[in-house]
Amino acid sequence: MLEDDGNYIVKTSNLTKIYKDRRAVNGVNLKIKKGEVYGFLGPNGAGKTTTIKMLLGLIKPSKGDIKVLDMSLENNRFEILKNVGSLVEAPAYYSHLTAFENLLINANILGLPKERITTALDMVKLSSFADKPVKEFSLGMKQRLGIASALLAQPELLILDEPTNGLDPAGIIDMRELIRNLNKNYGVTIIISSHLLSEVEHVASHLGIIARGQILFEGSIKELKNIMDKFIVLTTSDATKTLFLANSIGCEAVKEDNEIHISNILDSELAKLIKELVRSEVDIYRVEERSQSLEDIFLGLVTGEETLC
Ligand SMILES: Nc1ncnc2c1ncn2[C@@H]1O[C@H](COP(=O)(O)OP(=O)(O)OP(=O)(O)O)[C@@H](O)[C@H]1O
Repeated sequence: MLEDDGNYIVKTSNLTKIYKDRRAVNGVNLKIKKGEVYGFLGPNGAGKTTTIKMLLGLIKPSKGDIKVLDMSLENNRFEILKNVGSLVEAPAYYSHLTAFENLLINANILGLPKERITTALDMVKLSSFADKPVKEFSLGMKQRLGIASALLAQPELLILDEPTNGLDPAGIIDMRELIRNLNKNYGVTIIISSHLLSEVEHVASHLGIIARGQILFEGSIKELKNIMDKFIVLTTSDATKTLFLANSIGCEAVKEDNEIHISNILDSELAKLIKELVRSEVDIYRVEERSQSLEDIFLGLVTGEETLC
């Protein structure tokens, strides 16, 4: 069956970049739909920046194809790139000039009307700082100004490479809100790379997890949560006895502090264990079902060889 490429704002096939004998990006197939906030997640050196630079036409793939906005990047560079805004590495400014003046330089280069500057500053919530010299800006404000510059051409797709690097917690929260706002209220599709799950899990609708140049998972956060392992946690008055009884009826149980964690337990086995605990006069304080955290899944993926796609 033929796939409907029209659904994807970015689609790569077997995207590969080889530096000498090193495959920095190795057979990557990304599928990113219009309207998504796509968290591109992976540890340092995983291949995020190399992939992003290929999507932006800044470096040439060794192999594979890139389609952006339904067009081949190779043959439609100009047409595509005028619809894509990006922030890769820290943006450079004339620090003695104001935010507005800095954006004016970029708007003039791109042949865009002045009004776009006001709109872009408004979108990143920097309107009240338009006339302040950039040298007085915090790092977070400079990043937002970089995003304003990327938004001048009113792109459909915004690609942000580790935009929270170096930001303090308040700056990270501001960035998260900005991304949500741009996506929800202005309809911009956003790809945001990060090496920290915590930075993207609250803002992304979809995730691509990359390690050692390969995609290990791609899908919605909901799909990732569906593969989480569930387990039962028992808290009782006697953890050692509970562990003994659980093992004696054949459960996969381990002791974690004062809790007993049991994986893959059937309802009938749990009922039997509870009866045994009552018979042995062990008080049961809590029986709860817990899931592996997203962080556990992410770490399991990027440190192991496991792949989910
Ligand atoms: N110009 C280059 N020449 C040789 N190797 C390179 C080059 N650029 C990147 N690499 C290597 O390719 C691999 C992927 O690097 P890349 O910068 O894409 O990773 P990343 O996921 O963005 O990591 P980080 O979060 O540290 O930036 C790394 O091993 C890196 O050393």
